Order: sequence, then C-alpha cells, then structure tokens
Amino acid sequence: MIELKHICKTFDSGGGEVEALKDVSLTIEKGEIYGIIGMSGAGKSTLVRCMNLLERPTSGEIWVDGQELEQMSAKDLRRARREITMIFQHFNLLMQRTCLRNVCFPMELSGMKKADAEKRARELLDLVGLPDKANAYPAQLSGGQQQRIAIARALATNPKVLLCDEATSALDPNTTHQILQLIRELNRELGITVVIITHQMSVVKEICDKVAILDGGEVAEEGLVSAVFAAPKSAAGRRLVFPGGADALVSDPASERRVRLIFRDSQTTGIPLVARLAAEESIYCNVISASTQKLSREVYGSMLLGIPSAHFDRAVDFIKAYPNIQVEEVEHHVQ
Ligand SMILES: Nc1ncnc2c1ncn2[C@@H]1O[C@H](COP(=O)(O)OP(=O)(O)OP(=O)(O)O)[C@@H](O)[C@H]1O
Repeated sequence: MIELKHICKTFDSGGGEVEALKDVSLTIEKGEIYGIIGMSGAGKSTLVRCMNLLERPTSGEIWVDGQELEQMSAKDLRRARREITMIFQHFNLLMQRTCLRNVCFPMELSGMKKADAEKRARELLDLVGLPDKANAYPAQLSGGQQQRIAIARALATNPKVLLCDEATSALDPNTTHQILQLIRELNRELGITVVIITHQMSVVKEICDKVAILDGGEVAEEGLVSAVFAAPKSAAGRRLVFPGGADALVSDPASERRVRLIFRDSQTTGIPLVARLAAEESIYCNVISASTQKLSREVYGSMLLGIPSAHFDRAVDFIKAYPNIQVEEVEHHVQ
C-alpha cells in the first residue's frame, strides 16, 4: 500500500518558486490500478517521481507498506526502490545494448550472477511476448515493442509497484490498447500495484480501478473511476469529462434552471426522457449537452438540461420517479 500524506513540492526555478504539489494526500491500495490524470503542468510527473523518491518532497510523508521512505537507511531505500519500478513515455532503453542486455541491466546492478540474470531475462521476454527479440537492438523495434522491453526490464527486480509515467502517450491507439492489456495481465497475474500517470481519459477508463484528478498541484477529486467519471464534482473533473462542453450562452439564465442528469445503466440510458417530459407533462426542455460512456463494463449517460423555471419542480419530480437517474441542479456557468 502507498500512502502519500500532505505532500508539497516547491521548485526553485530561476524566475522564482514553482509550487508543483500543494498538500497532496492519496492512498493506493495493494493490487490496485490507480490512475492520476491532469492537464499538462498539473504536477503528475512530480507526484509519481516522489513515490520512489526520485524527487524528494519539500514536505509531507511517503509511506510504502507501512514504512516511511525518507526515514529508511540508504540500504533499505535501495531495496525499496527496487520494489517500485517505473516505465516512461520514451521507454529510456539503453540503445547500445541488445534487448536481453537491457533486461539484464538492473539484475547486474543488484549483483546477480550473469547466467542467472540471463535466464530470468529470457523468462521476462517470454512474459511480455517478445522471446525472439533477445538479440535485437532497441532501434530495430517498434514503439510498442520497445515499451514491452522496458516493462520486462522493470519487472526484473520483482517489483511490488509499477509506476507508468505517460507510458502509452507516444503510441498509437491500437498499440496503447495492447500495452494496457499487458499491464492489466501483469497486475492480475503477479499482483503488482500499478500507478498510471496520464493526460488521456481513455487510458484511465480502460484499465484503472480508481482515479485522482490533479489540478494545479492539488487533488481536485478522487475515487472509483465509475463514480468520478460518471458525475465529476470538481471543475477540473468536468473539464476532463466534458471537454468543450456546451456554450454558456445556449440557454437563457433568466427563464431556465439547469440540471445535470446521470443515467446509471443501459436500460436507463435508453429512456426517451426529454420526449416524455414534453408529451406527458408538456414541459419543453433545452438539451444543452448529452453523452454516454462505458465505465467498468457499465454504460453511463450524462445530460445537461435547461428546464423552464416555471416548471422546474414538476420536471424534477417527474425525472426523479425513474430509478437509476441522478439529478442535480447546477449553476448556469456549468457546461
Ligand atoms: N525540476 C523542475 N524545476 C522547476 N520547475 C519544475 C521542475 N519540474 C517540474 N516543474 C514545474 O512543476 C509543475 C508541475 O510539473 P510536472 O512535470 O510535474 O507536471 P505534469 O502534470 O507531469 O505535466 P506534463 O503532463 O506536461 O508532463 C510545472 O509548473 C513545472 O514547470
């Protein structure tokens, strides 16, 4: 289990101080796939680098399996770091070494015998589906294959935690899907805890159990992916889930009140609610935006409606009579 407690990180950059992380607290349970998502500059890379002390926080504590990293002896910290490995957007392979020698590298550093390291490296190449690339050089491989080699290398020290910093951002959608599948298999089969740093919602939707949305160095919200993405509460969450949104001028605040509806299963997403409000109650709503998405194997729908103020209560009562629809009034600037 990884616990971040009140992490702050301030960088001294020539022109002044940059507060990259402001009082970040998160708990990542053992065996979870945890996504950390945010816009560029939100502090994602800084946060993930703090998790293995590649970056030392200015204040706050990082606990891994009940031990505080900064209180460890140098020897214990080296051991702990071997258990928290990382893969990167640009793979960071050693280009002068063959794939086999790349995977052997961390084992050589830890003093393992060459023959044992090679045996283990071949097993790992097998595990990531590239047993035939042992003698190839990274430059001879595609991006997806290079990331597989990087994953094999990351697994060489039998880690408990795999940190993935934008690990699929340089890959096409199909290759991204294959790498995410591999990461999910490793999570299930080896029980590795996975932390995924990304700016892509599709990545979090595809494999994460939980997500934290980072905004300006702070956690805007966090929780189960299905809960956060179905009904984001923070402004940062809404920007991510409803990018672009609807034009704030699309409805008239003087005559309409705005509600967000969240539909929670495929039966509910199929209800022609707006048509029924018109046909059965003679209430004519303005559909400002609508979308459906699949999260954790369930279909969620979201709709932003402008309801004529005069009929607001009646319309909300009508909607609430349906099970599995969540209704919340939102401010007029919400999109
Ligand atoms: N070594 C550093 N020195 C000074 N400022 C830094 C340093 N590293 C990061 N920052 C600043 O900290 C903030 C957070 O950066 P970080 O790289 O963690 O964000 P990010 O969410 O990972 O962004 P991106 O998705 O663009 O990589 C930014 O304002 C960045 O300029």
